[in-house]
Amino acid sequence: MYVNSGAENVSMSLNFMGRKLRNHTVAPAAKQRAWETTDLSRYQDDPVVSTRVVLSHPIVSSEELPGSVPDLREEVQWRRSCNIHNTLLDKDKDRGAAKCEVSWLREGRLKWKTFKRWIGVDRHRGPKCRGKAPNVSSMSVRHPKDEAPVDIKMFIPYDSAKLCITQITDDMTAMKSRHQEIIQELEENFLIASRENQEKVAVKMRTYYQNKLNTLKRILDIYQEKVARKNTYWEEKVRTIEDLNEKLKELHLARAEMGKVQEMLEAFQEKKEAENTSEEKDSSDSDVPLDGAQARLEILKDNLLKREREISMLMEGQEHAHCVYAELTEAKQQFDQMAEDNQKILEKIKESLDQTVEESSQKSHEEQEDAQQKMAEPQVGDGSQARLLHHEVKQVALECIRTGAKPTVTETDMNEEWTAELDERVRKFEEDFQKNGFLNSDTDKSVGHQLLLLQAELKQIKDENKKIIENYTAERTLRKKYYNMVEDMKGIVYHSKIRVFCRIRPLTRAEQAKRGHTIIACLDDYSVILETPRGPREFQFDKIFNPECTQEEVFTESSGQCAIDGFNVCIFAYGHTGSGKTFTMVGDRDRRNPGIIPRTFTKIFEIIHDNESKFEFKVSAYMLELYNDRLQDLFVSPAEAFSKRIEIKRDRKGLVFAQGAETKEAASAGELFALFEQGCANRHIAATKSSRSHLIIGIMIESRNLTNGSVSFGKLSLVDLAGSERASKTGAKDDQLKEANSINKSLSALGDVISALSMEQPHVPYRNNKLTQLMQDSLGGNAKTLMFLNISPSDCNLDETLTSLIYATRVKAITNNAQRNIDSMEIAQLKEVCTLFIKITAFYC
Ligand SMILES: Nc1ncnc2c1ncn2[C@@H]1O[C@H](COP(=O)(O)OP(=O)(O)OP(=O)(O)O)[C@@H](O)[C@H]1O
Repeated sequence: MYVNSGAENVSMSLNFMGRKLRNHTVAPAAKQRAWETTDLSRYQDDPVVSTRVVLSHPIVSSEELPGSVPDLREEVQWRRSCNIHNTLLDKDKDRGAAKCEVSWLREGRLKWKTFKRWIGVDRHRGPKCRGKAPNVSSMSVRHPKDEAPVDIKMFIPYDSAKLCITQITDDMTAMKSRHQEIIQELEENFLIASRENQEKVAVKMRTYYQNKLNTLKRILDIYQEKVARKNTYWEEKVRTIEDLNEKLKELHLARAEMGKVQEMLEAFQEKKEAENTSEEKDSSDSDVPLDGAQARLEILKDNLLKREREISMLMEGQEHAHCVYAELTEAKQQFDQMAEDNQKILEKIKESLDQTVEESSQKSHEEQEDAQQKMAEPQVGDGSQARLLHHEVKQVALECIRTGAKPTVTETDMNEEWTAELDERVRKFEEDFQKNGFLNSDTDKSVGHQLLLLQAELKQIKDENKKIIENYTAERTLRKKYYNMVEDMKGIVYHSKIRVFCRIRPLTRAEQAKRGHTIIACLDDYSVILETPRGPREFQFDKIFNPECTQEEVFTESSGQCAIDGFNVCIFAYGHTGSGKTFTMVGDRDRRNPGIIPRTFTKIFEIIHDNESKFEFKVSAYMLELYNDRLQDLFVSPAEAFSKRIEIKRDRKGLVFAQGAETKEAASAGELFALFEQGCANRHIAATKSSRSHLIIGIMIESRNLTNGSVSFGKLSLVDLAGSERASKTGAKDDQLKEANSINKSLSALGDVISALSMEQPHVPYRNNKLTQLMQDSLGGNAKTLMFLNISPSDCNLDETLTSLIYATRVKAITNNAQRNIDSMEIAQLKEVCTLFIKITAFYC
């Protein structure tokens, strides 16, 4: 008999176990194979094993697993003696099985020694004993101390053997169930392990691909960014080229115009020269270097002069047209008067005629007929009929003049005598008209013809006037455009005038409620006309923004690029209280229409972003307010600012800086805007939300060229001036009056500086006020300056508007000396070393 132990069961065949794991049940064929693959040679001596095949009774039970124990009870009954051979169990490998091996001994309360004594193992040990006791069972055991397995023959009495076999069977059943449990456990563990493995692999794969995806995304983003940048760059290029094209076209046009003028000049010259001798002509021709640049410049100058002359002629023509127009109005008034007088006379004549008719109606019918006949013939009779006819015609003529209708001349009027008389009257009328500009009482009889002439002349004059005005406006616009272009070009390298942009705000609700009406109108993009009690006054600026202009349009016109290019730029808003300075510079209160300041922040960082590959930038800012003649740092709390002393200084290049003021760096437009908001919160603002202090923001931009190492510094000053106001008008008292006085004082100091500069006086009183000291580098200094003149369109602010317009006209005349602030690489490095040295010294001292 062969008892398959649990250990062997485990090591028996992995194939077998795998199949079992997959199928959960073992097929009878497989079971059979398992039995057959067992090494039977080891058990040659075992009579049970050797005879197993010849047994008529089936010894393989219906149990499914290998290691299952066949029911031997029958066999025991049938074959009284049997030799039991137990496969040795490795205790280390399967302690459970070893326990099973001896458990039945313990359960039977038999000690090992007792058991051995009882079965007489010692006495029957050795090869001699083998097969000599057919009435005992043999059992292989392992001594606990033995290293190698030892086969021990145990002779068990039949009765005990039966008991033993039953016990072994039970143990084996328990073992089998234990095996099944282990297999199940193994199966489960295997499944869990494989699932965990799968999950781990899946997670690993997912992470790997996620990483790959992220990398690809990043690369894609970089590419997209590069493409966007390239696109913007090309768009910018295209725009620049388009602009250049436009300018080129304009220049072509200008050249064509110049050419025409030149032709005219040449024709004129030729005409003149024809009068001179041919020798003189030859010599003069040889003198003029027509091909040279100087000559072209001369021609250009001549042409410009010619244009100027033409314009002044046009202006004269316009003035003449105005005069004629005014005289015509006067003549019309006289016509009206005449028509009225004539009507009165007509009525009188009609009345007297009616009276005569009534009187004569009492006479006989014949007499009546005679009288009527007399009335129908003007050349006969008492003349009242003729007078009536004359006044009637005159009335018709006057009416025609008044309404502009064509007079209808009856056939009776058109006899020879009448025509001759008419011609005579026309001649006289023309004479009178040329002499006096209007008709006199003697000429009023030839009304039909006179009227026609007058109307034609009026129409002609009106057309001419319109044409002159149109030409004049077009010419002026063109001139201003060219002037601006020249100024733009000039501004890059040397002296440039301060640009003045005038912005007219819409009527406010308060002004509408006061029924204020608009007294200012834009003639074109460069001129405004103001209605004053002394008549209209025209002002010209570099650009006029009408009330409909948006913040975007206003910002587009102002320049922000220059500070990055290394120029100093100053943009300041000037105007009376409530004229729209803060709206232009900062925007409205709920930030829906941001003004120049926030837009400039965005623009600066856009430009920086576009040039990052070529330059390295550093942006820092300070923010000050000038309140009651005191400079206060807005980047610190009001309490701290009060104890701080800020002094205005100038560096070697004349650049103004505020010593003692906090300068903060910003890495993005958002950061800069946050700093600005923080500063605004610390400002002095009146209860009416009107700014009662001057706001000065300085943005310093340092750019280092990565290719050649040169460093350029630009400063952008953004100034929102406080509004001037008349204390008498606002009724300010106490603190408000003090504020107003301080504001007016500083603005008047600014006015003094402006007039000194515009009149090119040797001394400019910058030091009279802190405001002028702060703006010293922007007015007449090393800066490109842009002034926004804000005005109200309402008649309620006529005086303030007029004053502001005159003030701004003076500013327009100031010339600045804008220069680029560039340091070479060596100077920049030297400066860096100096700064480092100062820092180190400060650290060790
Ligand atoms: N162009 C404009 N379009 C619409 N509203 C405007 C415009 N300009 C100014 N306003 C409005 O007019 C009012 C006065 O403008 P703002 O406060 O800017 O004037 P200010 O000159 O700065 O006055 P102050 O000197 O008293 O501070 C505000 O309500 C503003 O919203």
